[in-house]
Amino acid sequence: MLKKIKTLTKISNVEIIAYSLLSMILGITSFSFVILLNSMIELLLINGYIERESFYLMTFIGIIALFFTLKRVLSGGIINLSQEIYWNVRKTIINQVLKAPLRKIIENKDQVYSILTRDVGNITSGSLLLIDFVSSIVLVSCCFFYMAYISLSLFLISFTIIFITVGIYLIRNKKSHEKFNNSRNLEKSFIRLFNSILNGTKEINLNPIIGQKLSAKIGNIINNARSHDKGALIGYLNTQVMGQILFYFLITFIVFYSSSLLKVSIESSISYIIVLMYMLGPIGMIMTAVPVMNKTFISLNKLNNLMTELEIVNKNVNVEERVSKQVEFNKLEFENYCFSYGKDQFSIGPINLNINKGEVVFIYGGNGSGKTTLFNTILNIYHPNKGKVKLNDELCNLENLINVKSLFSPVFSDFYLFEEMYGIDNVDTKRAQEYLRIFEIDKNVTILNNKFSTIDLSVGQRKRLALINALLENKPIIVLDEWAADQDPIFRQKFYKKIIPYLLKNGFTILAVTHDDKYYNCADRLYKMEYGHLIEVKEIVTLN
Ligand SMILES: Nc1ncnc2c1ncn2[C@@H]1O[C@H](COP(=O)(O)OP(=O)(O)OP(=O)(O)O)[C@@H](O)[C@H]1O
Repeated sequence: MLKKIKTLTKISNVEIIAYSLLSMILGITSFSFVILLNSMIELLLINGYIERESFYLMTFIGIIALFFTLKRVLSGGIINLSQEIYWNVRKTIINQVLKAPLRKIIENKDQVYSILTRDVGNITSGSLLLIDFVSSIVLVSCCFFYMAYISLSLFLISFTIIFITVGIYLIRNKKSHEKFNNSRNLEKSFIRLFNSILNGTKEINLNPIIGQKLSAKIGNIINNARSHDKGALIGYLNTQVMGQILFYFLITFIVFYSSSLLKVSIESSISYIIVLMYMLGPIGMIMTAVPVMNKTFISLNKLNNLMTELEIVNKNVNVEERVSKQVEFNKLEFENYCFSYGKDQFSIGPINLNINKGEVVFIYGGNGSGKTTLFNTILNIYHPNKGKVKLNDELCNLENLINVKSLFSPVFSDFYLFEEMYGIDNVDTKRAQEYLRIFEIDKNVTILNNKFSTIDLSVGQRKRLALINALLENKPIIVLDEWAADQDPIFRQKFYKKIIPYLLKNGFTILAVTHDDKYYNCADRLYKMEYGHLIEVKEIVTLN
């Protein structure tokens, strides 16, 4: 896990060692302060004045200067580091998501969102505490040795009390860790419900009962998460308070009984109490840092799991590879192509499909027969389990499947229209204008600097823009999933009778899922999808 964090933050071993060493030196510097203070108090108690006053004064100033210089340098470094973590982790996750196969993204959508929002924040908070945490531990450890040096008997009593407190704290820590973990595990369901609310605003607006039910469900999750978090934090608080009470008992005991019962000198008792009081701050710091660190570790674990999963699926894929090259296309043949969503789940195939340059191929079939699955498989968005594909009579292996992918420009039935045409380097404005005119939206939209002037349009109009975007990508095969379903009858007729022939004339090949049986005769070949099998319809009968 640490290795992964190192790669994400780009922090080197030298930097880690330097930060750790400087934090330790900071702890030791802080410890020297208490030693110096004690020596001066001892001198005052014994002699009534401080010998070599200027030496002590200079050392005092030196220690303070060193302490604050170190603290400033380290804190500056840790702010840099935490910002590196915050932004690099986000950037890396987004890059991995951009490369990841569609199914993996769908599976991990809520998890990715939780990590980008909650976990990255937790990790950053944890990293900000790191210096104080390490230096406090060093300081407390040094103080222990010093306390043993001042009085072994007092140290043994203190050590027993501290040992018991730490023991209770560790047991509590385990329980609190579990509670934090439970709360974190609820985050995914919270995000999922929250997304339902965002995506279903219209339905909720119309039917408030949906909103009430969602609110109740989200309320349950919130109550559960809150109770876990509260339980964890109260647990820490109780042990902290108990620890502090024991601490003050210890000081009271030393004040009242150290000289009578343990025969410890007054100077030693005072020195001992000063060290104990001095330790209170760092101990408090450690106790406050532990819950934050605990959350940080849970978040790091979630991050690590997600990154490992994405890295495994993204192996051998990089974004550069996906950038389409202009590939010559004359003929594409899918032979015995098969895909399954998993064991005992829906599957398609074996699929045999040929697409020739300049052809129009239509596919129809009942709901759930596998048309979209077929498209996702031949577009290689889903990786086929079996089968071969030949491009221009040449068998494609795994490496040049990317060439096959680059032949297609799709408009999915659940398409997403980007405001900017990210997939196109330089839009041919003349052609774009021509398309806008043909698709009858030149009055509503203009294209300037690779950007649509607006996408706030009707569903049918946005679909027209999505198709224009696909055409401007200049890929040879246009893939349409029920594209005309949202078009009015007049424009639908224009699409089949005029636009398709126009596109063919301009060198495009069309592969489309359509239920417009009235226009099946516009296709060169017609296929029917049935229970995952693709069957060619030899005689195209249309209802004109
Ligand atoms: N992610 C998935 N995991 C498992 N099964 C799935 C998944 N997506 C779809 N399916 C199943 O695959 C089958 C085919 O779905 P697909 O979307 O390909 O059908 P379709 O022919 O496009 O349907 P429609 O005409 O309704 O859009 C369905 O039975 C569906 O339950």
